[in-house]
Amino acid sequence: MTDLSHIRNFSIIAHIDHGKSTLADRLIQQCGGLDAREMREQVLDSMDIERERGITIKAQTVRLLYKAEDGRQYTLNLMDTPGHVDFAYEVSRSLSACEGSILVVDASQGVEAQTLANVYQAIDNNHEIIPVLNKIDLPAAEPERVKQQIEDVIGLDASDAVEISAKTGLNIGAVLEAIVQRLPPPKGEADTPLKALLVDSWYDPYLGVVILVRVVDGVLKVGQKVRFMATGSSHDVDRVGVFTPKALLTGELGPGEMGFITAAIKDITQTRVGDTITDERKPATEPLAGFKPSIPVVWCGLFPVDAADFERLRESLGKLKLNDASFHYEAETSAALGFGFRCGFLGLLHLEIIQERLEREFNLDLITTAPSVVYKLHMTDGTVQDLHNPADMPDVVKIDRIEEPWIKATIMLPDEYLGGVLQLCTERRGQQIELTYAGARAMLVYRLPLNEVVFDFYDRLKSISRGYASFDYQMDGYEEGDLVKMSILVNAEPVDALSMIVHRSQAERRGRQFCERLKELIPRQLFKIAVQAAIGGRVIARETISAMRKDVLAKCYGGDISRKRKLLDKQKEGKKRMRQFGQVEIPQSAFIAALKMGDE
Ligand SMILES: Nc1nc2c(ncn2[C@@H]2O[C@H](COP(=O)(O)OP(=O)(O)OP(=O)(O)O)[C@@H](O)[C@H]2O)c(=O)[nH]1
Repeated sequence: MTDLSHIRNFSIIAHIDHGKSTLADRLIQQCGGLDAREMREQVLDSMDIERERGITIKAQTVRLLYKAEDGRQYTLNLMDTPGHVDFAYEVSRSLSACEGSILVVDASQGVEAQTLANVYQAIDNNHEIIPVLNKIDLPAAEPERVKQQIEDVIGLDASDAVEISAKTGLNIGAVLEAIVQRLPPPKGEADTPLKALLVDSWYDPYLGVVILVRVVDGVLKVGQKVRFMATGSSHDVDRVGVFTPKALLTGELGPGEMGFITAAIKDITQTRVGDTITDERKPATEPLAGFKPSIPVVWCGLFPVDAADFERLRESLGKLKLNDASFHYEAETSAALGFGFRCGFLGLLHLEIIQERLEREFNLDLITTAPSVVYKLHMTDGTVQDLHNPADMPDVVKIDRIEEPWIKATIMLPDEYLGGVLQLCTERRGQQIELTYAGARAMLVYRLPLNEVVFDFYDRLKSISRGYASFDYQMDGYEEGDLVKMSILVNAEPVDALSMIVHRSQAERRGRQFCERLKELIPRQLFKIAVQAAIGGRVIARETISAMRKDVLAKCYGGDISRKRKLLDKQKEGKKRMRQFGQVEIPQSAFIAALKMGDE
């Protein structure tokens, strides 16, 4: 057990790509956690996708041993946090297990939207914050300007910010010294009943469920019988250790320490993040303040392209769920797409990552339906229903009013792109709250309906600002909206997978786009096909795919006119039949393309 005064628990917070993982690697390297051979780049990002996309998904923790300038050895527990807004709940859970944060800001870029979002969370958790300016090796680095910006925009004293290059390793020692000198040690009692925070858990095929803990009071030991206070289940602890980043068994964890335990738990649903772990025989009376559960805000349908893959999809979703409690799924059937699942995500990036993992790790070909947010339907009988699948929309006469989720978005961008971005926000029904400047960068705060953002807002923002705008949001309550269900009909048959909830003011534009697009995507057939967008029984847009004229006369040279007429009549008859009974064959590729359709 380490003396509390020699422990520092901290996390690194940053906007995406400002160099958080690179700095973590340097700190691990400097403290000798791994030798050069083991020191792959970005050791903390364990999943392949994370490595490739360069984003950190699962929070991880690493124990470092650091011999400080005062000659004493300190235990530094580093919690890695994901930078993206979709994983904000993971950020907040890791922050609540630490006393301080290192705020990394790219000195060539400055403060960005996620820098702000993360720093506010750290402040909410009463963190001591050490500003660090990274990438000062770049010719474009302007440390003085960025320091000023940190003071102006965040209101944090940046006069003693540490200037580093995580890439070259410059000044990493100064960061370690700042951690020891400026961050407070944890508080806690060894002799009181055990209280440990369940920070994270994941399923390991060999060890079962691995639980990441932060001990607040008492001691957690191998052989102890522990109780999870929220779920009420009891387990025998069989391993206790820390990550260095390699797993190292220590047998016990004292107050202020972070590490992992295993207890032969097979089912991850028993380990609720934010739960308090206590001693079964000598339990604590009060649990620790836990975390808010993460609630999915974006839903979409996932269907296998090949129906035979359905069972495999079910198994794969089950496996993913083992390691990602924030992801939800339930079975769904669609007339157009067959058997599949309705899945809930924390945001669009989360959706994309799960979809990619399914396709890559489990080798599945998938169709994703248009993402939808969760609407609150106030029914005329006084009940309230959550709607996350447009196909389940009840009869409108039974609905009194519909509420949709809004967000408060912060967008930071160079001011030359301001005009285009303002226009985009207005088109998406945004309400401007604030427009301020820090140097040549504008900071925009907007309220926007989430439903206008899930579609392709982020892509549009990036293209309008040539990649220079940064974006972050938080949920900002529900509000009544004039929302309608728009159906897409192909030869008068509604195609369930293509229906969506839209604001009435946007319906016509969206409907027209969809019809035009489908007209291009559905191949011509022997009969005429109508593609319509409709609200209730009213058609708001229509396109016609003309029939392919099979040349029945081709083989009939010369001959008498009556014979030709007979053939043509027969053809007409056949066409009629097709139109009457026949089902339009819409190729799967047309669905996929229509669903991927952006908002041009
Ligand atoms: N020139 C220079 N590049 C750096 C420095 N630190 C990091 N980079 C580069 O910046 C990019 C982003 O670094 P990461 O460490 O992946 O950033 P991150 O903040 O961890 O990103 P996420 O994990 O996605 O949140 C990488 O290409 C790094 O090589 C630095 O000090 N100088």
